[in-house]
Amino acid sequence: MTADRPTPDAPLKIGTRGSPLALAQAHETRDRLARAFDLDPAAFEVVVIKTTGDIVLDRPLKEIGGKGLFTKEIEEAMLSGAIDLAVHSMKDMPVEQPAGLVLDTYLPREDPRDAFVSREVSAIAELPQGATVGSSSLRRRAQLAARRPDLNLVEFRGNVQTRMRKLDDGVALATFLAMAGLNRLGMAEVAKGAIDTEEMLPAVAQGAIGIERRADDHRVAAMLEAIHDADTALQLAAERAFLAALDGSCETPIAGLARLEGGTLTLRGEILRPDGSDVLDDKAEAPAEDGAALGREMGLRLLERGGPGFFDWRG
Ligand SMILES: NCc1[nH]cc(CCC(=O)O)c1CC(=O)O
Repeated sequence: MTADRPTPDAPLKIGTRGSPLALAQAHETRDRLARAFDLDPAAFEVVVIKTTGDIVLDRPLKEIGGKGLFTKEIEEAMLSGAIDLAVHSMKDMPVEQPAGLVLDTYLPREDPRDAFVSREVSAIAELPQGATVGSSSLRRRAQLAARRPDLNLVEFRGNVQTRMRKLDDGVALATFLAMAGLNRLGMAEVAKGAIDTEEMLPAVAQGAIGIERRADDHRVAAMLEAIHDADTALQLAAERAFLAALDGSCETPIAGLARLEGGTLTLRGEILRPDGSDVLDDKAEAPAEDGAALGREMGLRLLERGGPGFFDWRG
């Protein structure tokens, strides 16, 4: 490591999307690396890369379709050597990476819960009959439709400011965001509160940041070891195996959250029909090192229980 430490003249290039949250996540990664190796932050260069998901803003993501909407261009930049590592919200990451790339470094996970965001109302239970709420997330829409079929759901995308403006314009009475994103942006005050995971189970990997690298880049691999969070990795092994068994992505109505306590992983999983007319859930535990089997078996169990037809919505 000491032989080829990055320097301001030969910086390590950190690729990221340009959204405020993506930039905050890239800066967190840079600061953790700089601290771990006692390096000048100028020994890192944050390189902003536009992805399809950033360019197409007028349609719900599920309509644009395809996996890796926020990752393809970044992964190409890494394979070509234009950047050395890439910082991602693990919630948005496909369960498999392109050949030549590895994604196995995680920063300590932020709050995995969803946030209830409204100017006027304090919680889901306080929403009046028939209230309009905004969300473009298939999972959140299905969960809301299941618990509150009276609500009127409208599409809602954009960064936090855009969404708050829509609330002020009366487009909806409330919306939902990840607590993790709000915390990392220092904007938690727009949330009325975090939603209990018994009420709304979060997306797989919500709140976790992953760092991707070239498989043959041993210098970067050695550096990333210093900032890796092993507990987050154990949780994500279970959650992502669950998602993989269902062949899902962040744009399918699937929820899953693992908790780690005293060497035991407890995984909760949920699959829904998009209209909320059917919800299947499961909970199971296993030793911490068996997360992948725990997740995979739960996914297969739910597939079996759902039967053919349950996944008609799957593309
Ligand atoms: N799909 C968009 C996305 N991807 C990651 C986050 C938030 C940060 C995180 O969950 O790690 C968000 C926005 C949101 O759901 O509020």
